[in-house]
Amino acid sequence: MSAEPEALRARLSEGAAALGVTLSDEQRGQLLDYLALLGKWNKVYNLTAVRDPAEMLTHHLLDSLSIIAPLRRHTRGQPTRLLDVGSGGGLPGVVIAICCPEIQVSCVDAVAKKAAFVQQVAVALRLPNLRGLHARVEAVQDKFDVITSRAFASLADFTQWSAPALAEGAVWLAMKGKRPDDEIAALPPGVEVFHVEQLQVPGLRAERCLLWLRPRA
Ligand SMILES: C[S@@+](CC[C@H](N)C(=O)[O-])C[C@H]1O[C@@H](n2cnc3c(N)ncnc32)[C@H](O)[C@@H]1O
Repeated sequence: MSAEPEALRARLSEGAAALGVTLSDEQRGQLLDYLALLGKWNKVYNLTAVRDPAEMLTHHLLDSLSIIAPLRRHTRGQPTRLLDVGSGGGLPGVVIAICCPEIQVSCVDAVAKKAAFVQQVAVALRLPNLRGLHARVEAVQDKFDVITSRAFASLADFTQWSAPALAEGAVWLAMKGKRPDDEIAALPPGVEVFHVEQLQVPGLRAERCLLWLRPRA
C-alpha cells in the first residue's frame, strides 16, 4: 500500500514480530489497507471511536494480532471454520482472515451496515476466506470450530447465545481486558474456562487477556 506512511508500516512490522507473527509483504499491505478502509468508512458505518491512524494501529490491529499466535497453536494450520461474534468493523475477524488463509472466517453482526462493511473489505482486499454475516448470533445456523469475540458481551451471554453454533470439539476464545473474575464466576455449570492467558500488546499500556472456554464434558 504505497500511500501508507512508512511509520505505520514500521510499527506494524515491529509489533507483529513482537507478537510472534510473521507477515508477508502482501499481508502487511492488506492490514494497512484494512486500517485505511476503517478510517475512510468510519463516519458512514460508525465502526470505531478511535480515529487517529497510529492509535487505531495499536488499539485495533496489534490488539487483534495478539491472538494470532495462540490461535495458530490451537488450529495447527488445519482448515478451520471460525465465527467472530459481534465483529463490528471486523475485529478481530478481518485480521484473522488476513493472517490465516487456512481459516474460513465469518464475521457476524446484528447491524446490517457493519456486516456490509466486512463484505466490502473481503472484496476490496481479495479475501475469499472472509464473509460478513448480518444476523443476531442467536440465529446463526452453521457450525464452527472456533468462536471468537472482542468487546462483545459478558462471558455468560457470549457462550449462551453462540452455543448452538459450536461444532463438536469446538472452543470459544474471548478477548478481554483485566481477567474478568466476576464473569467467570457467573458462567453456567455447563461451560468451563480451561485456560486464561495474558496478552502483551506492543504499545498498549493496558491489561489484556484471552480466555479459552468449552462446554463441560
Ligand atoms: C462493542 S462492539 C465490538 C466490535 C468489535 N468486536 C471490536 O472489537 O471493535 C459490539 C458489537 O456487537 C454487535 N452485537 C450486539 N449484540 C449482538 C448479537 N446478539 N448478535 C450479533 N452481534 C451483536 C453490535 O452490533 C456491535 O457491533
